Amino acid sequence: MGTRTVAVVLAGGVGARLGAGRPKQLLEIGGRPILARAVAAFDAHPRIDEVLVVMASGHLRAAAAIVAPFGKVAGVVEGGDTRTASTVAALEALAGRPDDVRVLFHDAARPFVGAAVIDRVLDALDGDAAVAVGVPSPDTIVVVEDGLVASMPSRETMSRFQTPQGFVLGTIRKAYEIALADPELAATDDCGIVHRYLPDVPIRVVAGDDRNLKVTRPLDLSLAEHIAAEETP
Ligand SMILES: Nc1ccn([C@@H]2O[C@H](COP(=O)(O)OP(=O)(O)OP(=O)(O)O)[C@@H](O)[C@H]2O)c(=O)n1
Ligand SMILES: C[C@](O)(CO)[C@H](O)COP(=O)(O)O
Repeated sequence: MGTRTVAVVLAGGVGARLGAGRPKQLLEIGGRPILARAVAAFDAHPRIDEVLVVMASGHLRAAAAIVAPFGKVAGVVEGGDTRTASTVAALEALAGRPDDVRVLFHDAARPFVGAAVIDRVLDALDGDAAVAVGVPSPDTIVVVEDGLVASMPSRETMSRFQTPQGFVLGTIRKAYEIALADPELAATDDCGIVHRYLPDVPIRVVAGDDRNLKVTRPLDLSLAEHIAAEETP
């Protein structure tokens, strides 16, 4: 048997910015829960062996009911107070696995991840131990400090990160082991942990997809409904 590939779907958040009164991953887009859509993408992918769901505290039964139809889902575990803590919960659930396992961390809040994006991450993992998914920025991006522009990086060098982010398990484990000893630990994604705590590990960036949006604010729900309506039945 070859190296196993596990997809971790991070659904431990509460959706404060959306303000729906319950975690946004439980809301339906095009008649289907956001969580179901994210899990389905990995469950259906022939190169994914297993899916692990990390769910917000108090909503594990709801998540278990939603993912019950998916044969590759190996478990639903409780997340932490931050995305980083939820990744740590997933790593703890994978504690007995060998270092060469490949693990993909995906935001449950991105319901339209496609097979081509997943393939690009997996292909890149053949040569690199850490892989990110990025799309170009249509806007100019600047660094603002104290209300003033501090620097203006060239837009051509800028990338907006999406998920999944892929890793060789031993590498992301090591990065988090170091990170967890840092009292200043704060990160918005998993590649950020590798970049900061294992700076010698190159992080490959592969092309994402504009449809792979993250449902974050109320307008994103309208965009998501529009994307769902365009799907072929
Ligand atoms: N404690 C957390 C926080 C976030 N996430 C997950 O990380 C992804 C990206 O996070 P975000 O869009 O910020 O989701 P929420 O934390 O739910 O949103 P908000 O910050 O508005 O509360 C989501 O799929 C979310 O469920 C998680 O697993 N555990
Ligand atoms: C991981 C991520 O989706 C990459 O863009 C993003 O950093 C998540 O941020 P959030 O604040 O947890 O939504």
